[in-house]
This record gives sequence, C-alpha cells and structure tokens, in this order.
Amino acid sequence: MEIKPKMKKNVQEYGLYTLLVIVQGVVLSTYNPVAAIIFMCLLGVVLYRALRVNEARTYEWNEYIESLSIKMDETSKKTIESRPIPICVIKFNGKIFMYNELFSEIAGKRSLLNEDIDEIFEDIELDKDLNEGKEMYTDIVHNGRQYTVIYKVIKNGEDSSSDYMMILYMIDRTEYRKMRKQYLDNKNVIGIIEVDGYDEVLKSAREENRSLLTMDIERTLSELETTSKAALKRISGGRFFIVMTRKELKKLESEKFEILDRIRNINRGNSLPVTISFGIGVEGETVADNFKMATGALDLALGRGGDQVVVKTNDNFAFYGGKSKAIEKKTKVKSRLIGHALREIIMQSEHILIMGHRYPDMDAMGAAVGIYDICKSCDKKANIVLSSINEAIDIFGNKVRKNEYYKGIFINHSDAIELCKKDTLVVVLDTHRPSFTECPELLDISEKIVVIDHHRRGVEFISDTVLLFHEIYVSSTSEMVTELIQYMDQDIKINKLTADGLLAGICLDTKNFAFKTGVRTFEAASFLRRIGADTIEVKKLFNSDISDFIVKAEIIQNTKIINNRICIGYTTSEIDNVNIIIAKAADELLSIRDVDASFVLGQKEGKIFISARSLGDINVHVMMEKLGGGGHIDIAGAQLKNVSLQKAYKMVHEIIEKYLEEENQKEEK
Ligand SMILES: Nc1ncnc2c1ncn2[C@@H]1O[C@@H]2COP(=O)(O)O[C@H]3[C@@H](O)[C@H](n4cnc5c(N)ncnc54)O[C@@H]3COP(=O)(O)O[C@H]2[C@H]1O
Ligand SMILES: [Mn+2]
Repeated sequence: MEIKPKMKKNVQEYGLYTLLVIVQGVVLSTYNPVAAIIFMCLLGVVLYRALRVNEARTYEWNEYIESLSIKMDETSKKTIESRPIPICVIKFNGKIFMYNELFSEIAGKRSLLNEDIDEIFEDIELDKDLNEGKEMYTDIVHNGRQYTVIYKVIKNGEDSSSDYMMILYMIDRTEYRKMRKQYLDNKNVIGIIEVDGYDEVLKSAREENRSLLTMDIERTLSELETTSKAALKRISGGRFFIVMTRKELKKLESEKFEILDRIRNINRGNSLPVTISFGIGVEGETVADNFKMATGALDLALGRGGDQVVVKTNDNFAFYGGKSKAIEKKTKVKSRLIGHALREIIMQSEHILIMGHRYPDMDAMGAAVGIYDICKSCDKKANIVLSSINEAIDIFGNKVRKNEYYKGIFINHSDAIELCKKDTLVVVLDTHRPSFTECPELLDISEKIVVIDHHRRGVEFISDTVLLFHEIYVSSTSEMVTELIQYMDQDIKINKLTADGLLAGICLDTKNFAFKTGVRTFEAASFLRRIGADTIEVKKLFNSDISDFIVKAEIIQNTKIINNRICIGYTTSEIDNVNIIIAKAADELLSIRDVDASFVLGQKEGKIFISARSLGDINVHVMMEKLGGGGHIDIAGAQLKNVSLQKAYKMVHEIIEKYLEEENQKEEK
C-alpha cells in the first residue's frame, strides 16, 4: 500500500502552513487582539474540517484497495471452489489463505482461514523451494486415509511485489494402495529346496533309522507348507518344489527362515547334519521367470556351502543362514571326470593362458605352476599371466623365474591380451569373480574359459565356462589341481619346484593343516611329498623380514577384544606387503584363548585391506560380503577404496556389533 507515506507527507505540509498562519495570528494580535481571536477560532474550525476530510479520504482509499483484492480473490476462489478435487492455497508461512469445500471435508473442519497447515496434517513436509511452477509431491496419512499431495509455488499477481504462495492438491490414494498391496502380496513365489548331500546324510544314519530321517525331513517341510499356506511337492530324492505368495515369503524373511534351524535339529543318530539349500525366485514378470530365478538362487546357495536360503529378486540377492561348514564329500569321481575333460580341452588348444586372482598368493601361484606342468606334459605352450611378483609369492616367483625348466613362463597383461584369441584356452584359478582376476580383459576375448576355485560363491561369477571345477569343501585350489594331476589319464610329469608350490598353496590355505583340512587334503599332500615336495623348502617360502614382525607387533598391541570373543586390530604402517601381514596377524589372533574370530585392517596405495578369520562358529564370509568382499566361512577378506582407515575400522566394528546383537536376539528366542 503506497498510500501511507503520501499521507504523512501531506500532514507535514499542513503543519507548515498552520505554523505560518499561527505566526500571522500572533503578529496580528499585537495590532488588534479581538480580530486575532476571531481569526484563530476560524483557523481552528478550518483545521478540524481539513483533518476530518483527510481521514474520510484515507478510509475510502483503503476500502477501494481492499475491494480490488477481494474482487481478484473472488475470481480465483470461484475456480478453486469448482474444482472436483480438494485444493488449498497457503502462504509461505504455512497459513491457509484459500481452500475449497472438498478440502475442508478432508481436514474435518469448516473454517480453516489462517490455520496452520502443519497443525491440520501432522506429517506433511513441504519443500519450500522457490521454484515457481515445479510440481512437487509428498505422501501423507490423515484420518486413516493415504493422500499424495501435489503442490507447486504460484505467484498471487503479476508485479514484483506480489506474494509467493503454494497451491496444494490432495489425491486420495487409499484404495489404490490397498489394491496394490493386495496385488503384490498375492503374487507368486517359486522355491526349490534341496537337502544338502541327501544320500550322504542318509547313509550317515543307521539303516533302520533312515526312513525315520526322511520322514522327519518331510514332516518339517510340510509344516512349512501349512504355516506358509504353500504348495509343496517332492521332485526327486532330496529335492522339493514349493509355491507360495509374497506375503508369506515376507513372514519367512522377517523370522530369518527359522526352517533352517528346524531342519538342522533333526536327529536320528545321523553323523552328518541335515541341512537344506533353498533357492527362491520372486518379482519375476511371469511364473517361468520366477522358476528360472529360483533355479539360479539354488545354485548360488549350493555354491556357497548350502544350509542357507538365497532369495533372488529382479536385481538383487538376499542371503539367510549359511552357518554350517560344507561337508567333505568322499567321492573323487568328480576329480577324475574333470581331470579327463581338462586334458581333452588342453589337447584341443594351441595356447593356454593361466591366471589367478589379483595379488596372487601361494595357493593361486602353486595351482598355476601345477596347470603349467600339465600343459607341458601335453606338449602345449602355456604362460602364466602376472603383472609383477608381489610379496606373497616373491621367494617362489623368483625361484621359478631363475629355473630353466620354466623359461619364459610369466607374461604381462599387454602381451597376454595380444596373444589371446577367441579359441585360446584361459584357465582361471583361485577365484570365480571376473573383476577379481589378474587380467579380466582376457575373459572378454576368449570363448574357452576354465575356472578352478574353492571359494564360496559370490554374486559375481564367470558364467560362460567350458569347464567349471568349483568345490567349496576342499582346502585350496592347489589341492584341487593336485587331484587333477593324480587322476588324469596321462602320465603327468611334475617338476620338484612345482610340487613345492602346490604344497605351499595347501599349507597357506589350511594354515598348516589346521583349517578346512579333510582326508583328501592329507592325501594330496602325501602325493606331493612322494613326487618330491620338500617341507623345509616350503616353510622357507613363507619366511618374512624382521620389519614384518614389527608391524605384526604393532597390530597385536592395538588389538581390542569385543565381548571376549572377537578381535579387531589395525596397522597404520604403509608397507608394501601390508595385506600379507594383516592376513598373518589375523591368523595369529585366533590363538588367543576364547577368541572365535579376528579382523585386521591395513592400508596401502590409498586402499584399505581387511583380513577376517574365524574358528568356524562365526561366518566371516557373510560379514565381509557386507563390505563387498568374500572368501570362505572362516577365511575371508575385503578391500575398500575411498575410505579412511578410521572409517573402515568403524564400519567393521559396526558389522561385528550387529552380528553380536543378532546372535543375542536368536539366543533370547
Ligand atoms: N574382495 C574380495 N572378494 C572375494 N573374496 C575375497 C576378497 N578379498 C579377499 N577375499 C578372499 O578372502 C580370503 C582371505 O583373504 P586374505 O587377504 O585375508 O588372506 C589371503 C592371503 O592374503 C593370505 N596370505 C597370502 N600369503 C600369505 C602368507 N605368506 N602368510 C599368511 N597368509 C598369507 O592367505 C589368504 C588366502 O586365502 P584365499 O585366497 O583362499 O581367500 C582369500 C580371498 O580370496
Ligand atoms: Mn585359495
């Protein structure tokens, strides 16, 4: 309103004139007092009238201005009132300025002018962005109904002094949401259940107990069928097919698939525990999609050691359980079959490229020279792809390099990429993650890939293999390659240093025959001993410098023990082989009494390395998976980029706490 300043100005001028006239009156009074009094009285009357007229004009002016804006509001009011959806206009301070009847019905109040929108809808959150015309959305619940509020900023008028306001449209989504939830809840979920090592488990019970064992399994699963309102059907021996709804799946997920524990508790004197692998497909477009996803999920569950549930959605996997160690299978049939197949593939290839994981360790390297010797015995040219000899393999690597037998064995990445053709055989060892291999480019070029690995399956997997040898219950890739050598039809000649390398691989991954060591591990070791492996030479391959001992001491010094059970330590020393030292330190921390698991962190080249170890009760594989790592149930690791050591330490600490918390909850149940 422009009128006020002008009024003030006018009054000031009136004052000046009045002052002048009064001065005149005073001067006049010295000449003629009577005339002066009459003059003064007339002046009073005139002034009074002037003031009254002024007041009346201001009032009229204000009336006029207000009527103008009311007229303007009247038009917009009409449009708003006629709209068939609830609408309201609020000022930027949240006060209601205008609304229609539908809106007041929702709000549950007739008169809403100047009320605060926040007080009517408690959970409303409006983004007060001065972005004129941009449509924004927020969801609220009011009186048990769900609304989507569409709102935008508008200007009340054309000129720069006009006010910004917000217009809100309320869309009632209650019915839609209800139907959507019902639709999603009732969508189908397909599952395939496999009893892990069904035949072996049955055989592990006395003959007369076997039928009881199968009955127990069936009864437990049909309980699941009933409680989940599902349909269950046995497909073959230890395989079942199950269909249920998503609503029921959610219940199973929220109780973390108790069925795993119930199955594991079955006891009919069987020496092997009963466990299941359960693959579930959900969110697929069709039933066929869900079935396909369930099959993939089951493979993944089995590849991770069984005793777990894998739920596959369109773009994700969720894992439940997986606490048991995989059981060593006594049959060597598979090694013989694979050995035979591998020889055939090698014979059909001109050139073989062998690679392990990045930063190869003695297991990968031992297995690599083992495959190299197989190729050599078949008169084929082979190379090991290696960018540089790292500290984990330096003693062995340099011995190989100097040895005439292995002349020209190592090639670097660029040479390998140049050499690699479509039909070049690429043998990947000690990993199944494409991105984790020494030279991932080769996997894109070659159409002939063989993978030999013993790690529990992660989500990422080399899929197009001509031959896959993936056994998670063996100690090491070196053990697997040793078996292949043993069972290949051809007479394979193994160099003594190769035998040392293979034995070193087994020693490393079993921590000198303490972990994951089965009957077959000793058999492989004794085979290697027979063909010339020297245990003292193997031990020397692992010797370390005094500086390593000092860093290890630093780690042990700052190790913290949580709940008397889990160790966490770190080093800030950025030495080259820090990843090996933390691995060794993590191994050693397990020797502390009562300690079940250990985690050690280190850093180099802007990357954080984490080594995790466990005596078996705690699954460090899933804990490291949370950080993008992997490994085995008892030996795992992860690497992190773009985080500080402190941050990484905190992350690991939180994972440990969460684990202990979940375990507590389980115990309380
Ligand atoms: N991002 C990721 N994704 C998937 N898997 C991941 C991963 N990061 C680590 N892993 C897996 O976790 C296991 C533990 O790794 P870590 O480096 O602690 O421990 C490694 C290695 O650093 C350690 N090591 C190597 N040389 C050693 C030596 N001279 N003395 C003691 N330990 C040694 O022995 C362990 C060998 O274990 P293994 O190869 O069977 O399995 C490894 C590794 O393959
Ligand atoms: Mn290994």
